[in-house]
Amino acid sequence: MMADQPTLPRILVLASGSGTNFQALVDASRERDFPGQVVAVGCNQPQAFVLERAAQANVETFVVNHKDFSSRDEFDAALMAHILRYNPDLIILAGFMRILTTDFVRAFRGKLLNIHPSLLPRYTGLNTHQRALDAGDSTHGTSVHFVTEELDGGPVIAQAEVSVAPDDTRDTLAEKVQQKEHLLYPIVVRWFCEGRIQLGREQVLFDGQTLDSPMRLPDN
Ligand SMILES: Nc1nc2c(c(=O)[nH]1)N[C@@H](CN(C=O)c1ccc(C(=O)N[C@@H](CCC(=O)O)C(=O)O)cc1)CN2
Ligand SMILES: NCC(=O)N[C@@H]1O[C@H](COP(=O)([O-])[O-])[C@@H](O)[C@H]1O
Repeated sequence: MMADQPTLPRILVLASGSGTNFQALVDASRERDFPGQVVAVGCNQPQAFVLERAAQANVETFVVNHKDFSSRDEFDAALMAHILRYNPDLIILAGFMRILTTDFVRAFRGKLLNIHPSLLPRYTGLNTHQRALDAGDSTHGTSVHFVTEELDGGPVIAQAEVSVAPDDTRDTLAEKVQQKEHLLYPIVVRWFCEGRIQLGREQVLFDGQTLDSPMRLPDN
């Protein structure tokens, strides 16, 4: 396990699946000047590959299987208890596939981020790539937003866009989007750890100024 660095902001990741966004973040956090440290990964799926990625990266893990609980409230309370043990400054949802309760979201308001695979407010919820294809969209992308009670409705901090090709499938589009996610999320997490991003009443504050629209990752 990495030596705890008491001065750096503590980042806890919640994930449910493959963990490529976790991998991008932990790789970025190992760069010399990264202003945060990934202290743990929490997961609701005991067999998720993100747990293997975390073990390889010497990052502590915990599993809270939602199937072990009879209600969403009980699951969230157990998840919260594990999270609080790590005293995080920032909680990152990275493919975390459970809708969180109002109590949970309010407990961590302003330090709970999510990456969502669409250009919000388009396509909240699931199956976003297929929905973009079915709609004939020429552009698609990914959004990093503060998590609020409203599912995928929190203030959007930054977005990255991809073009949709005529021969794109759900899988090829997902791959394009994920390549952008792996660049975008570490940038936003860096900004948060540097204190440049806050959640205002309803909007994002960036360097103390209200963001009128999400920041866009440059195309390149
Ligand atoms: N209160 C909030 N909870 C969550 C948010 C949020 O903005 N507010 N973001 C999601 C992440 N997400 C999309 O980005 C998302 C995750 C899961 C679901 C969903 O319908 N989950 C189902 C189970 C689906 C499954 O197990 O495959 C459920 O929880 O019943 C929608 C959107 C994370 N939580
Ligand atoms: N609604 C939430 C959602 O669909 N999130 C998406 O799950 C993937 C997780 O990939 P990863 O496990 O490889 O990071 C990411 O593409 C993320 O945008």
